[in-house]
Amino acid sequence: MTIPMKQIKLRKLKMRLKDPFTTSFGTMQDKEFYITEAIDADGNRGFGESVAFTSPWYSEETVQTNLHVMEDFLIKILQENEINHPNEVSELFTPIKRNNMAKAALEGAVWDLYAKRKGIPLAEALGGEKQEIDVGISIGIQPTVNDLLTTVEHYVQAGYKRIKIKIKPGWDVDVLREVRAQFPHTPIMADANSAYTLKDIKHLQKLDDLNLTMIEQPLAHDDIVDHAELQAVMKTPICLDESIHSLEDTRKAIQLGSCKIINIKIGRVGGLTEAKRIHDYCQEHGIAVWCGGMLEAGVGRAHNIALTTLTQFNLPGDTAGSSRYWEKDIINPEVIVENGVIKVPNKSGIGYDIDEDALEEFTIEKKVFNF
Ligand SMILES: O=C(O)CCC(=O)C1=CC=C[C@@H](O)[C@@H]1C(=O)O
Ligand SMILES: [Mg+2]
Repeated sequence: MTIPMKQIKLRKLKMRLKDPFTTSFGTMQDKEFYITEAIDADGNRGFGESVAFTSPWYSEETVQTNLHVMEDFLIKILQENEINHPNEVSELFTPIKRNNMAKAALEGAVWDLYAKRKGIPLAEALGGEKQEIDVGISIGIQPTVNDLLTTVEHYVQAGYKRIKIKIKPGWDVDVLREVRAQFPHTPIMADANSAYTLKDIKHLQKLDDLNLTMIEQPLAHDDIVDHAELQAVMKTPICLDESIHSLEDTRKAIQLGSCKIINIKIGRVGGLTEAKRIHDYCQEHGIAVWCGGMLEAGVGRAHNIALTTLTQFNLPGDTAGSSRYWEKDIINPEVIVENGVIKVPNKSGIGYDIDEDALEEFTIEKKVFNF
């Protein structure tokens, strides 16, 4: 049955992270992003969240390009086409190249609206089965090794199922060796955000002694060839993040042997439909997957939780509790992590209510598009 869409609302929000987050590219603390809302003729409201940052350091998209692509291209496509199922949205968006985060922000709102119209949780609409999901935490580069050890201790005590540590040249093997010495049994992984090249092979091989669960995106953001060369000489599994934008990228990376694990981020791959396709393909090919994070507010967090209920998400993701990021989140209740586990909500759609006051408080711009 056609989804009778009546309106799309875009709200630009500005929220301040409790603590600055530092990667091999730099530091961020203020986060701007769009909350998208798809409203049907009966007044049902589906929500999505854009995950691009204000500068294009993680990928080429930004908050500003997300707005441009949504309002000048993608919303027009939604206005001009009937949609029966959210699976159709990514197909309709294919004439627009890349801009996956803009696409995912709108597609996510349509998925939530679809699930709410059916009265089922988004997780169920996606085919997810898990009632609980295991989560880890991603720790940014810290001022000193002692700060890092204290931070790791805090999250290990809080029960997170694995600790991801951001690395860069000069903050890598020695630092991780100290963390491993202090936490001999904790699942630990490293994320380089593409800070190395094949010239660093010998140095990266030293990580093999540290029993890391994986190393994420050691080489260039657009590479799968050099990663295959590196994986061939490293015991530690390589996980690809930045290099994977689609099922096609996934197929090629697996065929080349570029990685043993894939970090699926809904925004990076253009939405839930493509994320599920990648999940299914990895399941058929015995490749482990987990759900990455983009420092999302509650709506994006809820989408990540729903996706992670699919069974091949067999490694803890980066979806930590709301309080790790925000003084106040925009959903009710906030996402709570207990002993490294999130209980999947069983209400319809994304499963969390929007905190309308918080949404209003953080909104700095609104745009409405009628159908
Ligand atoms: O807690 C989260 O949402 C994950 C944080 C995180 O590790 C990342 C967020 C955004 C960009 C990157 O630096 C990074 C990642 O590469 O996975
Ligand atoms: Mg990463």
